[in-house]
Amino acid sequence: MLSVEGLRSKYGRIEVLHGIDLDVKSGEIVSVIGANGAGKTTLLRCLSGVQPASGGQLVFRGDDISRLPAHRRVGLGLAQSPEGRQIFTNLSVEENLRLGAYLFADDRVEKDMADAFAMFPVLREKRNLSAGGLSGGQQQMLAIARALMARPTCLLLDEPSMGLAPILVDQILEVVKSLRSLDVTVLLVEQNAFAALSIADRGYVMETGRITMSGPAAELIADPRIREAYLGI
Ligand SMILES: Nc1ncnc2c1ncn2[C@@H]1O[C@H](COP(=O)(O)OP(=O)(O)OP(=O)(O)O)[C@@H](O)[C@H]1O
Repeated sequence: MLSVEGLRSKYGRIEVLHGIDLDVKSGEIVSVIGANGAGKTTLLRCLSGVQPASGGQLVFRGDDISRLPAHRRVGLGLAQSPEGRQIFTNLSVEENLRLGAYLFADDRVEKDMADAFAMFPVLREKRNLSAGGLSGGQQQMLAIARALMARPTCLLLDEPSMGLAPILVDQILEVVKSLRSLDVTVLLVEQNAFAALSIADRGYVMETGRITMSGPAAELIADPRIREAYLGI
């Protein structure tokens, strides 16, 4: 579904992605784990098109998207739930969701909103309230729901567990797992390595802008190097 070859990216003159190779197959949940500053967010931003790549090729469902602007990538079915959630705090919950569907003006938008409320009932209760008043967990739910309003076939999820209590992390991960049944493929980046690998089919380890290990998630969880460096066990 998504193939990344030799992806490079820079901030100013400083290169922070040094040639990333990665692929995501249809129906998979793939997790990228790595420490703070490894380049995970930059990777997702390059995939969604909000950060320019300085080299490499991105192919999404057979189309070379390397040079497409972000909104065209969304139109092809690649949506992102960004780091820090980035919800519009001065808009209502419902308005945030409608912004996720900005590409569409058909009847399906209402159905998609009903589906989002079925997935996250608390958002229905708060649909007319300001999104800025939501708790951290609820804001994360809104960020995922807003991305789903774009009808993605592949969802890029940046650090959904950040700042959440363990019980909320579990709840969010259950939702991520359930996306499989909606035919949404997931590329998840996380510092919370155990959480990310425990729901993934495959995983990649990123260190200072490079992929240093990859494999089935169960094998990565069992690998002594991963256990010591990322799982603290
Ligand atoms: N806007 C920016 N300008 C300059 N350097 C940046 C910028 N954003 C990130 N960097 C640098 O790029 C490198 C990769 O950062 P990135 O945020 O992609 O890592 P990360 O793995 O997502 O970390 P985190 O989990 O903290 O978000 C780091 O060295 C970071 O300091």
